[in-house]
Amino acid sequence: MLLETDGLTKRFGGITAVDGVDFELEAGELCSLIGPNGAGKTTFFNLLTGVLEPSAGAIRFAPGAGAGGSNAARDITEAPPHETALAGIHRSYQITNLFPTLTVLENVRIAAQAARGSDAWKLWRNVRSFDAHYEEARGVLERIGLAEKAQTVAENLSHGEKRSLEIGVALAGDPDLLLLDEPTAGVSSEGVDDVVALIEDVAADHSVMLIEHNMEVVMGISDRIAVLHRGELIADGPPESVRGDEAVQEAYLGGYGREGDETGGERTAGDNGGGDGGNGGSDGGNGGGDGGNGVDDGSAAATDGGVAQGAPHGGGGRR
Ligand SMILES: Nc1ncnc2c1ncn2[C@@H]1O[C@H](COP(=O)(O)OP(=O)(O)OP(=O)(O)O)[C@@H](O)[C@H]1O
Repeated sequence: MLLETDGLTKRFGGITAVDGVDFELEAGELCSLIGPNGAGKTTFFNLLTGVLEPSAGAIRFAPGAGAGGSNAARDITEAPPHETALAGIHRSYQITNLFPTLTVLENVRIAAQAARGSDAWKLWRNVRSFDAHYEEARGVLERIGLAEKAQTVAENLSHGEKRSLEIGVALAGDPDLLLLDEPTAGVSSEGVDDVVALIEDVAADHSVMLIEHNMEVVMGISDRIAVLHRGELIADGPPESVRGDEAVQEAYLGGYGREGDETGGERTAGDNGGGDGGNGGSDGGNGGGDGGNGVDDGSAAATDGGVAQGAPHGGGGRR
């Protein structure tokens, strides 16, 4: 078992955003987390990465265990973001987290440096480790298909390229688990194919959890799908069984994938699980038909978000 949550709960005042979730992820799996707006998906990621402290429950992580491996699980319930990142859980954000005025290469180089821990920040760091970070960053750029754009300033990338770069930033430091929060949001339909191909490539040698509203993407690439509704895990299984699950159909899919249904990638919104106001990290307000598109371009938010955090994995303060 790579990751395990036990009764994981997060309350915000009267709202229980994540409600007693028992969840397990095997090493090597690609598991999508789906559910209506406000279901608790981003909050779940925020708990796993230490951005939020749970109100109750526990999180255990066993990097390096491999399928059926025996590495002792570490309790990361109380771990802050920099510790979960060092433990091997990296994430990409719904709202972009790039340094917009730095080059593509620098964005990944800084992430590589941050991912190697505090030693890397020492002023007297030696030139060899500095070179190693560049070397790692170039390798990541090859992998995400942006090697040719290494010297391009990040804000000049296309939206789809930015989303790929965000995955590259999360890849730096070679995490065991990648959490991708709506990586296709706002990407044009041609661009979605590239992002999906990249996710599939990355999932070949990483464990991945994916928050995604585009059901065609979800059904096509997931080994497993977990469904949250009003903070509760209402289904968890392979795509075919989740697609046919009555409760999931009612809460979220609204007919998607049923025989004769021709809605393609468009999902029906389902209900709104208790509203999504006041959610610092979410783009909120996408209660309409296609939650995956047309909401955040994110580039405007990038400037301060990225720089203020000091490093892409820094994660800012806890709430
Ligand atoms: N920092 C916060 N303070 C107060 N309430 C919050 C906070 N973050 C999230 N919530 C609430 O918790 C619930 C779950 O929100 P969350 O963003 O996790 O949902 P989601 O499933 O990711 O939604 P979406 O698909 O719209 O991104 C919502 O009711 C939201 O308003």
